[in-house]
Amino acid sequence: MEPADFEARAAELLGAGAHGYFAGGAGDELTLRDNVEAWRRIALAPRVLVDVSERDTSVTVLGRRRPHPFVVAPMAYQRSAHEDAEIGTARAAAATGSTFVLSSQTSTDPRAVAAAGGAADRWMQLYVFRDRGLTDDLVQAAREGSFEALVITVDFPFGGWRDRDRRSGYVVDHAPYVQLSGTPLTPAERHAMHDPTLTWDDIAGFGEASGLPIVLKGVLGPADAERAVQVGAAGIVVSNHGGRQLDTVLSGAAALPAVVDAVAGRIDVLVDGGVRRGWDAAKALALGADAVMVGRPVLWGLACEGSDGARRVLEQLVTEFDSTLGLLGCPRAEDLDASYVVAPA
Ligand SMILES: Cc1cc2nc3c(=O)[nH]c(=O)nc-3n(C[C@H](O)[C@H](O)[C@H](O)COP(=O)(O)O)c2cc1C
Ligand SMILES: CC(C)CC(=O)C(=O)O
Repeated sequence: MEPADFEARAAELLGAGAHGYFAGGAGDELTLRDNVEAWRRIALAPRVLVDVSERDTSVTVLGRRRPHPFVVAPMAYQRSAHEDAEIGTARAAAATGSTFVLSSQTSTDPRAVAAAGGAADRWMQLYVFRDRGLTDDLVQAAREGSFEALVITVDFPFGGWRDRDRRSGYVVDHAPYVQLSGTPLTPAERHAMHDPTLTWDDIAGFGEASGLPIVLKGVLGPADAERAVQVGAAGIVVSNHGGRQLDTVLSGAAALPAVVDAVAGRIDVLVDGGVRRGWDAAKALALGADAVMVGRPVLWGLACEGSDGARRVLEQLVTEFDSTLGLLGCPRAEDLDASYVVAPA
């Protein structure tokens, strides 16, 4: 099976509830679809007669050189996709030089994920729960497991209006690491764990308590990007949470240029949502992103072939990205700039 076939095959393999949870978005799923379409609408503008015999796909994010710009997005409950779960995804990331972000709603103990990932780059995604004890435990696990950064997700005061989950009533089929009670959680219970009182005033405290750089995930506008700089974040992820929170919000691709302008190089900018091909990542870097997160494609690989499937998805993205640099006449990823893309009028 080719990685391109994983999405359709995963739909057959997974139960309707789990598949709807993984694949679905908020409302009419307009943003979910637009996330993919927005990258496709941006045209690449190549240069010719450039020596592209050697290419350099590496980028620098949070002060560290990384072999390519692909970061595995935090995704909850990976055991519902495959028994390899987060350890499988973390190994796939490690094997491909991808930075791995572990969800707060991990199915696997973060310390076990860290042990499996060895020296590979990993970040911990942090949901701030009403139960601050749970939140503190995740921060502690991040420190013990040599996680390099805390990715605080800021677009989830509570869960979005997700029709697929409401219809299916999908109850996660295993106990995630931070489960509040002994019984599986319904969508409403899962979403009620989050602390909706979280504000900008709370962010710096997490940096101080953890001693780790903070990345804020879920920023979509320049004013919030400026605030992220002011509260001391080391980076932001321009993201609409994979179209899962508020339907009809703008795509990461559309939001990126204004955020990059506002940040003006002071902190790192990542983007996610709908990145499906290596050339999508090249477009993101051309528009000023330092790296991209990839979500569902990795899950489909995991669902179909476990850790090997997730690794094959990442390998293909890296290969496509490398080939894009060559065919674009821009052999160094860090030289990508707006002259290599034409945005829709
Ligand atoms: C099944 C699923 C679970 C997710 N769980 C989390 C999560 O626990 N924390 C988080 O910050 N984002 C979560 N996200 C959002 C992703 O990190 C990411 O922003 C999004 O999936 C990127 O879009 P893409 O799937 O189109 O690549 C989840 C996304 C999916 C599809
Ligand atoms: C359990 C959820 C809070 C995980 C999530 O972020 C999502 O489903 O989008």
